[in-house]
Amino acid sequence: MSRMPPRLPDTDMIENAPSAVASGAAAPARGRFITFEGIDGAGKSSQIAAVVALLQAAGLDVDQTREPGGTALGERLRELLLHEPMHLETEAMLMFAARREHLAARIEPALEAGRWVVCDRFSDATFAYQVGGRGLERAKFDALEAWVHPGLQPDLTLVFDLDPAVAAARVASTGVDPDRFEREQRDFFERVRAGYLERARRAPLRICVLDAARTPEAIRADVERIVRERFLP
Ligand SMILES: Nc1ncnc2c1ncn2[C@@H]1O[C@H](COP(=O)(O)OP(=O)(O)OP(=O)(O)O)[C@@H](O)[C@H]1O
Ligand SMILES: Cc1cn([C@H]2C[C@H](O)[C@@H](COP(=O)(O)O)O2)c(=O)[nH]c1=O
Repeated sequence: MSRMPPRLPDTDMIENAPSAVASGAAAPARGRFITFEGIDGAGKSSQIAAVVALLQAAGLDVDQTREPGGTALGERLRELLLHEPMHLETEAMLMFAARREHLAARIEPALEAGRWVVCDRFSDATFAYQVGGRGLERAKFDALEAWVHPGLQPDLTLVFDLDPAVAAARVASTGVDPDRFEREQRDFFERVRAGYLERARRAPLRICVLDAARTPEAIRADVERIVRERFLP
């Protein structure tokens, strides 16, 4: 009889580690970590700049970054991941390798220094694309996530939810050569979308799902309302 792998707590139950208390001078309050997610072409990149501008206007120090990428090594891994055919598990491990570097070199130091980090994709993308889209075993994803960032999840994740047919038309309209992921078929993106929605059901406090079929202006108003309500007095 096979045994069920131990289940990790839903990510809403994970509290981010508090910043170390320095002796003497008070340490800066830890920054917040906000991530944007969705299938290719859902429109998240178009909204990130608005959130960064909103936070900066509130006087916050913001670091905008992306995954895979965000460091010199991570950007080199990104090139491989987006263009080089590879085994599914290689792909998943390279995503987490780039993430490990990103966390160590950029995300953690920024948060510790009180900066806010706004990131285009994080581990929810690995769950959606590699587990949902490609069929990576969940236990392997859970193990990688627990290894690479135990106790750390974004403070807020915005998932841009869109019909893959509409998203594909948006990607095509950019005229940019599609990468290895963008060349996938509709059924792949249906599974990725379902992966995001499943992840959102498991962490309803952290993850907000937005209807990305609306106008950019309507989406932007929603995004700004959520960020204000959550973080800005
Ligand atoms: N709400 C929207 N309605 C119509 N078109 C949109 C909308 N949002 C973005 N677009 C357009 O769709 C295309 C893809 O948008 P964007 O690059 O923001 O998507 P993305 O989710 O970041 O995609 P990727 O993950 O592939 O980078 C762009 O040409 C953009 O102008
Ligand atoms: C982090 C991450 C990303 N992906 C995929 C998703 C996208 O197709 C590309 C990144 O391109 P973008 O236009 O910058 O969004 O990589 C993935 O499959 N798994 C991941 O963990």
